[in-house]
Amino acid sequence: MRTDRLVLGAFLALLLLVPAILSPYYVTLLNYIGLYAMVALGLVLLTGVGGLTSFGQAAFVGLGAYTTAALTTATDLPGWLAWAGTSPWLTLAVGLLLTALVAVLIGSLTLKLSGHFLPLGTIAWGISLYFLFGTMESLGGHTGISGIPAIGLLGWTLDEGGEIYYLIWAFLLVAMLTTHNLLDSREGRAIRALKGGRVMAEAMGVDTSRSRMVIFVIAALLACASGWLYAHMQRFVNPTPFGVHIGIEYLFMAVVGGAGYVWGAIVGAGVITVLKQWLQNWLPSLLGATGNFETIVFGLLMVLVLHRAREGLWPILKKLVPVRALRKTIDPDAEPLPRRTLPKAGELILEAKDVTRRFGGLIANNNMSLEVRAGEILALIGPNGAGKSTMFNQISGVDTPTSGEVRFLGKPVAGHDSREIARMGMSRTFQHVKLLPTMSVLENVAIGAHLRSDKGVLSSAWRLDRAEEARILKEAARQIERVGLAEYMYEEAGSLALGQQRILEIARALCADPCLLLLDEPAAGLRFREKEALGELLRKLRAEGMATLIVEHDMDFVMSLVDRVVVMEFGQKIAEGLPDEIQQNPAVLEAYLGGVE
Ligand SMILES: Nc1ncnc2c1ncn2[C@@H]1O[C@H](COP(=O)(O)OP(=O)(O)OP(=O)(O)O)[C@@H](O)[C@H]1O
Repeated sequence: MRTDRLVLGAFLALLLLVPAILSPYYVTLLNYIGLYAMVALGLVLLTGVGGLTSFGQAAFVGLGAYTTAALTTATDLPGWLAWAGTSPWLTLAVGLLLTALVAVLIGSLTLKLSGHFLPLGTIAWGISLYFLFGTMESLGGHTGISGIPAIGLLGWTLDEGGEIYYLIWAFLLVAMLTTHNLLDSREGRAIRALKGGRVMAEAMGVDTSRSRMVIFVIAALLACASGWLYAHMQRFVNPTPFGVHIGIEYLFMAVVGGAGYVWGAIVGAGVITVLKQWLQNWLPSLLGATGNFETIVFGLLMVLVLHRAREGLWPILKKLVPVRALRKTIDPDAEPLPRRTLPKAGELILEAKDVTRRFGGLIANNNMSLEVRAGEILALIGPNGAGKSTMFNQISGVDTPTSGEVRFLGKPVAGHDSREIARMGMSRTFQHVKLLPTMSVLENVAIGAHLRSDKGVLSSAWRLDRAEEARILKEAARQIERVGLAEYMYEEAGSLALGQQRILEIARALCADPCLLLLDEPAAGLRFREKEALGELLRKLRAEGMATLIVEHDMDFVMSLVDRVVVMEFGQKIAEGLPDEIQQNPAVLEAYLGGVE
């Protein structure tokens, strides 16, 4: 048996035995750790992986707790709602539904915010919900609600710490398993691209706003489930545990444990809960005075951890546990992904007509026109600052021309976002490479196939996407082999040399099965042999009917490869023609060499 399975088995066996071997005090402590870890797990997804900082999770815990408290203790529920108060399991369903609705509402208002505005937004709604719990008379005001019944399960009443313990940890383990599965999927790659890779992900067809909303709702649902369990464990709720200061503590747990790791949630919740408890017990006797000293020491310890272990404690602990990272396997029998039929050679694919782009007084593109046909490689060249990248942005829908029009496959590009354009069959690389550096080469390339597959969050969480995932990985591996990076398939993308990272971007673009490739300086940083191999690949793609538009500074590479060349200077087209003609063109020589004798 593999060591990691043994370690996991030992951990689960230990969890199972806890109520039998530990005193009720420690069981209660573990109950709290389980409840907190569930909220911290949501923050791992939201903050650690997705890069969205929230201080407001405690409010969602409160929503779960108050929903069940109010419904299960009410004596005068209206007829249409009376069914909900009959069992805590029904109130869980109501709480989750309500939380999802509130999260979608709050998310649509706050997730558009960026930078420090988003955390501030979460504080704002965190405070609002907290005061709502305390202000509503029907929720017991600041006194709260007591007399909440225990949860019944298969004939048992879970009214003791040692009993609800199993339910709490079962919830947590299922949440960890499904979160782990989700992150290891098509949806998960989209989520992992949110932090630092949004432009790239959108260009690959990922709806990043939807992905942000997905993790926001999941994190809220996990917090709600934790609140539901809390209410039935305590059998009493009041607003105190749902304030913003507890929201900050949840964030600490995720960060201290390791905000980018599923196991970080347990580690963070465990360390902070135990530490607080110890400090509370020991400090008064150590200092000979009572007071909230633990909060001060706790704050200092946090600063220390943030200085010394930015990634949190889990990566450090992981080194001590004999667990090796699992390598993804490529299933050679997986069915190939469907492919689009490429237009016939010579067919007009891309047409830019009189494109002008002004930035204030600066005209970066001035009446630029060009055409690319199927089975053709067109180079767009020009000195630095000529306006090539700006033109690329107009073509790929990243930017909109001030005047003029770009048509792709006969349809105007303006008004469509990068995602729709990607879906139409345009795929690009970036002048400044945009990769997810800690993800493997294989997974980076697999993002390219996002639009060629459709399994969603639930299928991913419950592993119903494995057949499709195998097809995606097989396609990604095929493209990696095609561009000559097979030996680096399982390396972290960030560890590759810059030239190889550019080639990786081409594999990712090809994984989208495009009919038009836009390559921004693909040969920059490549060695001679690598350039030769790239040239060969592009020639092969051309023979298959691919249309390619390439911006490149390496003239030897360009002139020996492309069919036609468009030359720009100061935002305008100064020449267009066959490579041989362009090399003799006096205007081009003037632009590049500053004049001919
Ligand atoms: N968003 C922007 N706002 C203002 N000016 C811009 C913007 N983007 C580009 N420019 C300006 O437009 C001009 C053309 O820039 P662009 O990056 O398109 O040139 P380029 O030919 O791609 O150059 P290089 O080969 O160095 O990448 C430059 O003067 C640049 O400063």
